[in-house]
Amino acid sequence: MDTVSFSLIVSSLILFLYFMLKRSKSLNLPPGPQKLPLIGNVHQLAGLLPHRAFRELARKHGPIMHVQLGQISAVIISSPKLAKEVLKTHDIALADRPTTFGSELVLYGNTDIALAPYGEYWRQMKKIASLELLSAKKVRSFSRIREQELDGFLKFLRSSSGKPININRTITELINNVVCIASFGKNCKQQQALLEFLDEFQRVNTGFYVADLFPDFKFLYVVSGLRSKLMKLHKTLDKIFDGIWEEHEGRKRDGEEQEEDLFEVLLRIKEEGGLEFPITNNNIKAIFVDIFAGGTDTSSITIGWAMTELIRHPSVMKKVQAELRKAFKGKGNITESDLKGLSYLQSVIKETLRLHPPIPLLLPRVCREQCKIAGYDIPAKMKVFVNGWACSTDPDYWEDADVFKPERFEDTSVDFMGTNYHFIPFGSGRRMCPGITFGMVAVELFLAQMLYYFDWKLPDGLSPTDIDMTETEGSLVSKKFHLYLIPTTYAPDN
Ligand code: HEM
Repeated sequence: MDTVSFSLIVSSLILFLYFMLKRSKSLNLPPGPQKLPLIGNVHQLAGLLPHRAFRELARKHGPIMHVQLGQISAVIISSPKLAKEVLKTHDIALADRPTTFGSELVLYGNTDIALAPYGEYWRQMKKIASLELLSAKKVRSFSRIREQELDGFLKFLRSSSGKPININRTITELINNVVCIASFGKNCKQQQALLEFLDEFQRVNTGFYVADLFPDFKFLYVVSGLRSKLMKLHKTLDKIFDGIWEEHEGRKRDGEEQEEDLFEVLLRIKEEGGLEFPITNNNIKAIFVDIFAGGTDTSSITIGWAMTELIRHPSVMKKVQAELRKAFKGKGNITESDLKGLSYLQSVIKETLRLHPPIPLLLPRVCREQCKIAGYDIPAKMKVFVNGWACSTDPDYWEDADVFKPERFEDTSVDFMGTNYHFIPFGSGRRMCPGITFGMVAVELFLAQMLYYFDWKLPDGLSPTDIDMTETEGSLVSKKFHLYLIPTTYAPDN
């Protein structure tokens, strides 16, 4: 870097800080940890995952904190009471999403649902998602796909009896097969490429990269190599969808009849027209990034953590298997309609989501118009993170908050539908997750069958206390080191 560009950068930073300071003096911003020049609080995140670092800081500085992450001014909410203020009282004022250079480029100008700015386009697409793509009826129509894929999975487990299998990888593949067939029909040749694309996109689009924290300094995208990575990803996604369109045309030409998949639903809606915002092919691609990302990883992460906690807590494993083996006794084939009334399984899933929500900081929001939270000013454009994980492990609301104890959900009406702010794994308010039914059916069905048909143990020489619980980095948090377990086929005595 030459001397002229260096001086330019330093003087722009000084000017930027001067205006930030002047502006913040006239506002009553929430308190927060002391900020260092230029980087603000970035150093306090070093070495810890953001949801953990924010919970630590909140314990010292309170449930509403102002932090400066480079150029990004953000408020962190860490208590159920204030989460309610953000997600209910000020839901509309705080209903925008932040965008990054990456999401702008790869999601075709943020025309998906999760990152689209609050407004009429987002409203139209969320309605299509809720009524057409992810409705209870549509989710039910995919039950054959789930059951067929599960059949293959159970055969694989039987053939692996006595041998260690990688739980996280096999579950991700199973769920991804279901999402892929529901989205694009059988034998989609682009599945692997799409998975690799998502993996890489989630790695580079966390919003916590240095270039994302200093968005005005566009050269950082270039010098860090992020720009070229994102351009490459954008091209890859286009190529994948060229393939998907070709396959779709091929199936139409061959006159193949099958259940209307999600891609066909969107093409039908596009062709029917009459929408305030006509859907383009690029909008369709952006929406499938949401469906693929939302549909695969969140559910497989939940099953992965549930199996991890069950193997660490043998008495819970025994109790949930006893419930399933009693309920399914004498039933030849277990289907989705047999899952009703399995209250302890439900408690195990809820407790897993409480301790290991796949998206612990929910998706961040951006303030659209100045409002007050807990008496503090939240100016327009301020980024707001609700630490859902801090809320669901808040010792004021949960006894032994960090301990896995599914019994706490027995005989309570606490659920994850967005009105109990101490348990919000799917978020709450207008921007709440529209994929709850789609995600939860798969989690319940697959977990129930894995636990009914098989007993599970750790590979020789390992004990439950040896399990490494380290989490991955990124907005989706899964188990960093995959769990290996040995299945043994359970023979019901009828
Ligand atoms: C265990 C399963 C899942 C979990 C824990 C989960 C969690 C979440 C969370 C925390 C949010 C942010 C909510 C907020 O900001 O208040 C979200 C949003 C979203 N989820 Fe999910 N999700 C799951 C499954 C799915 C599935 C299966 C799909 C689609 C196939 C999906 C699609 C979306 C979309 C499109 C949004 C953005 C909504 C908006 O901004 O209006 N999710 N999800």
